[in-house]
Amino acid sequence: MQVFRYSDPEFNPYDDRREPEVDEGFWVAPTVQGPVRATLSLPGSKSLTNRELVLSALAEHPSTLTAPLHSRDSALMIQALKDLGAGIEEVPGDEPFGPDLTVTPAPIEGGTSIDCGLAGTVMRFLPPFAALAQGPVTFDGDVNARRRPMKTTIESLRALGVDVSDDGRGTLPFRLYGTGEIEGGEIAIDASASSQFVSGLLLSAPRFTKGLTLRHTGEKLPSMPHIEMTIDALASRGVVVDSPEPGVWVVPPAPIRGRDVVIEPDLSNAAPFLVAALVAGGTVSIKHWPADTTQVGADLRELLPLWGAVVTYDAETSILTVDGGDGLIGGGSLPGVEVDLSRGGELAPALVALCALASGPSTITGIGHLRGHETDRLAALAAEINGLGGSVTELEDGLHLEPSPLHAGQWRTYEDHRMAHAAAIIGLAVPNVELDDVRVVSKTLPQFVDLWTELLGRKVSTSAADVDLLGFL
Ligand SMILES: O=C(O)C1=C[C@@H](OP(=O)(O)O)[C@@H](O)[C@H](O)C1
Ligand SMILES: C=C(OP(=O)(O)O)C(=O)O
Repeated sequence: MQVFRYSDPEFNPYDDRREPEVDEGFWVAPTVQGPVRATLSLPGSKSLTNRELVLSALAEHPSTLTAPLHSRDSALMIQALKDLGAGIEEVPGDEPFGPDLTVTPAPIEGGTSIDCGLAGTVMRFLPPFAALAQGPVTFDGDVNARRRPMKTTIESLRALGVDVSDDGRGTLPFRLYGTGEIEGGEIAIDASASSQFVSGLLLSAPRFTKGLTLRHTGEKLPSMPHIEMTIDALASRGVVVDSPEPGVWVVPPAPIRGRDVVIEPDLSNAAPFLVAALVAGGTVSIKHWPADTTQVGADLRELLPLWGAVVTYDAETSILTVDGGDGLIGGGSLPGVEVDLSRGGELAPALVALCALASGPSTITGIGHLRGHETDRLAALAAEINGLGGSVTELEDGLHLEPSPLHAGQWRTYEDHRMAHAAAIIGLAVPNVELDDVRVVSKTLPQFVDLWTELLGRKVSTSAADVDLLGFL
């Protein structure tokens, strides 16, 4: 067991001269020889866990989170909320992936520094929260985090009357100076680079003296289901957000209720496992799949049939099953597809991996904003798939893939958990896909390698991905 930190200041994922790191994070993705038949449980949703943590810390009374995610992103959120004054304790629960959490709200304290790591939810959800404190709060994060767009957060705080000092680049780091209250009212923002700018403001807005009327002015707005998730989470705590027209949200000043909530499994992290059924053939089932959810991973039920999967849901047992038929390995082929993934950009890396194995051309659009994710995902996917012999072209708003036989090779993960998932999918069919650092999976799914091994029906072994998260807590 070793502690891994993403803080090497010399690390430059865009530097082609960098030698692959053959260290404990090195992982050769396993190939699959025949059909799989797996039924898996997955840890809690990152998006739900981090929203419920924030709302619990803003609430009037304590809350309990059952089956929350325990990963780097949730650990960063927990630490940040503690630094801002909240009480958060682990309590024993019945869940296989870690303890439950109790959150005891407290007056929000300034005079601290927040480490956002690489977590979009921390860097976009917490500045409006921290601005409710009295005193300065500094926000910073990983090297890759300093590339992620933050201009809209900074500008929206200023529009709310909060003093913010930054270097004008519209990125981390920056410092805000809270005065103990935010009056609120009406502001307009451009959230075309990330839905998280909207969610971050909506979450804290019930605590603004006059609430908030938020208008999105940009041409497009990605990840709408994540905004709906925010609105739904607020509604469950007694705050009714009105949307009188698309792109406008009205949040009243209102008490936020404490709540005991069971966190759903992460359906976006289900993507690589479900996609594997199409490559290997056979069936992959996920337990505890919610019948009704705001998670965009639910879109996989409509998306995977585009590649020929048969998806069934058993409402009695809450098990979702993807049947990949013979699969690519069993002699089948995968069609090329044309699909707009603007609703669910976080599903794109797994689905692009599938397209790289297809026998027809594919075009994935609506994902230009992925350039501002953990890494520039369009550049990273194109570079790594092409490095294996693929034919991927970057479009302004997505990727185009032509069929091309893939071969063994190195795959850089760029600190991006979903780049590791994509490599694992391709590696099912292409021998010797070598990841430089699979430990990046700890961002949202530290158990990825073990679950992948379970998927393939092999003995589960502790491995490079057995990351000691205590280092983050
Ligand atoms: O609010 C959230 O929990 C998220 C919103 C989305 O962000 P973008 O709108 O920036 O894509 C998504 O991609 C991210 O993984 C999680
Ligand atoms: C974009 C993602 O993460 P974040 O919450 O850091 O934006 C993601 O998980 O795909």
